[in-house]
Amino acid sequence: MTPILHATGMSRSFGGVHAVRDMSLEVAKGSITGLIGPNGAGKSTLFNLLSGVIKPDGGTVVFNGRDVTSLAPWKRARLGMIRTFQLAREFQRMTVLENLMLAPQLQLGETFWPNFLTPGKVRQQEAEIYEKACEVMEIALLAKLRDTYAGDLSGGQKKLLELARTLMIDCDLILLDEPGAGVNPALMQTLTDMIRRLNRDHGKTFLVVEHDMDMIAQLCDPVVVMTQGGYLTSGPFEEIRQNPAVIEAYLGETADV
Ligand SMILES: Nc1ncnc2c1ncn2[C@@H]1O[C@H](COP(=O)(O)OP(=O)(O)OP(=O)(O)O)[C@@H](O)[C@H]1O
Repeated sequence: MTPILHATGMSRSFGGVHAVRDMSLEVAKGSITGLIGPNGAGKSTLFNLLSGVIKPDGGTVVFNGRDVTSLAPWKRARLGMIRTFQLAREFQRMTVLENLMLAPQLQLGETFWPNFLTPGKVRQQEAEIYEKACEVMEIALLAKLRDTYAGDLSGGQKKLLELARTLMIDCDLILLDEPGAGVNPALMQTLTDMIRRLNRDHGKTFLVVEHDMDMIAQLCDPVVVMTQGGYLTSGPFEEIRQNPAVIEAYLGETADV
């Protein structure tokens, strides 16, 4: 399959620590690719490099055939590559609907509202965004919570909202950073089903960093394993969980592969 995302030779150090070294990764179009590894393996750093939040010391990131290595996160978002962000404090005081309506502006940068737009055009665009937000709330099972403050949502509902925000812009690839963290078992299934539905019915490709192995097992194929800042192996979950090198990498970890 054609890779939608192709990162090669990614490296990044902090002081003397090689958080990521010479790491390469391919995400096939249409896949839900998992990224796992023991604590400190470099997953978050790689995620930040892929989304453009931090700059690499070396390596390239190619998205949909285009070199995006030097592009800011919002420029990558414009091209269709988006990552979820934890809701910042100021957004906790906004309702679900308001959070969704603001998402395109925030993720696409200020130029989203061209200065030359007439008030009529702005109103029309707002109406379109409102309609889209209603549609997204239905997909994300958030319609009943539209007027609830984000700060009053449960951990799992916040994760649904974070994911829903990415749907407010046209995107092909969604980078999910620990979608299962702090989510109760009941909502975990809802979240897992939603990711699967977005993949199957809406054509979204996912790269998922997750510690919950049940979620990885249910959703991801292939699964890429990192250790000590680099690539260890990849393949179907059933295969990698029996790989002695993977088991050894996790030894001493509480995570049970
Ligand atoms: N901003 C930073 N400054 C200094 N060291 C850092 C920084 N970010 C990450 N590191 C170090 O880089 C290494 C990789 O960390 P990273 O958070 O990327 O791993 P991880 O696989 O995401 O871990 P976890 O599963 O625990 O979240 C660790 O040794 C970490 O201490």
